[in-house]
Parts: sequence; structure tokens; C-alpha cells
Amino acid sequence: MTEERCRLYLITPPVLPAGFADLLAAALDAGDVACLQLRLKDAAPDDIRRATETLMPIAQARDVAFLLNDDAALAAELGCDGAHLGQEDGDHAAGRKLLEGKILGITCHASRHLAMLAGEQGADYVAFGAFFPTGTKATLHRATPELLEWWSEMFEIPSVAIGGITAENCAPLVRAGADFLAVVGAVWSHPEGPAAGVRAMNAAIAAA
Ligand SMILES: Cc1ncc(COP(=O)(O)OP(=O)(O)O)c(N)n1
Ligand SMILES: Cc1nc(C(=O)O)sc1CCOP(=O)(O)O
Ligand SMILES: [Mg+2]
Repeated sequence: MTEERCRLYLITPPVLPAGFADLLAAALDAGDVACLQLRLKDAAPDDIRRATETLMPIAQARDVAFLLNDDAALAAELGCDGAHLGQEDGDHAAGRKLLEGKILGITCHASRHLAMLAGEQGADYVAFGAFFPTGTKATLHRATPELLEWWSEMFEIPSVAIGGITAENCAPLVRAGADFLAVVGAVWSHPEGPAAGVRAMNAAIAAA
């Protein structure tokens, strides 16, 4: 996950709408996307298995890494490219062992301490957020561009910025050194559809 330029990190909606596979293919064909995280909150493992069987090939055929949210063991079982773990998603060191050679991302909220711990535990990226208010999830922490700046000056491990990020507000995060911008609403709720959302995010990143 080492990148020179900032790239888009796409996360699925928490519940997949009908026809999602086609929407996803169109979105990924619309512009650069580094990775896709399957984030189905409260779904049964078998539903996640079925969604992964359908969606992972669509991502991987386009050279987009496929990460699973919350569950390192299931990510390993399903042959995903990696997993994203939060602070409540089990033991990070155990997750690192399960995902040897794969991508492990860790939520660090707005905490320098959590980010340094994540680095020690072998995270491939640290995720900071939320940068802006978001309707996708109730958030308790507010991260700032200064945190991204500090992290990128101090450490080589890539950072992901998340939370309420749109094409309109992302420029300060790119300029502060975010390696990836993770979005849900900016793409899936774009008024002209997800492909337009991907195009708008990429244009904003390039212009920042
Ligand atoms: C890239 C990225 N960053 C942060 C999160 C949030 O993870 P977590 O705190 O475990 O919350 P949930 O997503 O599980 O609700 C994420 N998923 N992805
Ligand atoms: C999944 C998630 N985690 C966050 C955090 O702050 O850790 S904010 C968030 C929601 C991201 O969705 P949107 O791009 O629609 O705001
Ligand atoms: Mg989680």
C-alpha cells in the first residue's frame, strides 16, 4: 500500500442495493480506485461469504484490492487481499498473524497513540477519522489535517482519511499528506450515480 500520490479507497454501502455488482463494476471502471472494502454491518457470515464471492472477482479483475471489514479470520478464509480492523474488532496482533502477506488496516480515530501502536502491530495503513460529519455512521472522534501532516512527516506507513469526505472538502486532506481517502457517501450517494462519484473524487484529488 505504499503510494506517492493520494488515491481513492472505496467502501461499500452498509446494505447492498439490488444490482450492486453492476453498479460496482461501473464505478471501478470510471477512474482510479486503490481498494474496495466490503463493509456489511450486522450481516451474517454466510451473507458476507456470498457477497465476497460475487464482488471480489469484480474488484480483482480491475487490479483493485479487496478488503473485508471487521473480521480477519473470515478475510483469510475467503482469500481476500486483506482486512480492516477497528479498535473493537479483536486482537490486532492475531489479525496480523492470520493475514500474513496480506493487507491489514487499523482504525486509529484521532489518536497518535493508537496509530503508533497500530504501526508496532504491523498495520499496512492507519486510518484516521472522522474528518467531517457523516450520516453513514455515528462517530465519536474528530480528526484534523494536522494529524495527517504529523503522521506523514514522522512515519512511512500510509494513512487513510475517512469520515464525511467529499470532492468538495477533500483538498486539505490531500495537501496534508493523506495517502488514501476512504469514502462511502461521496460515491454511492452521488446525485449522478457512483461512476460520477468516482470521477468527481479523482478530479478533486488531482486538483488539490
Ligand atoms: C478505512 C477505514 N477506516 C475506518 C473504518 C472504521 O472501522 P471501525 O472503527 O471498526 O468501524 P466500522 O467500520 O466497523 O463500523 C473503516 N471501516 N475503514
Ligand atoms: C466507516 C466509517 N468509519 C469512520 C471513522 O471515523 O472511523 S467514518 C465512517 C463512515 C464513512 O462514510 P462516509 O464517507 O459516507 O462519511
Ligand atoms: Mg469495525
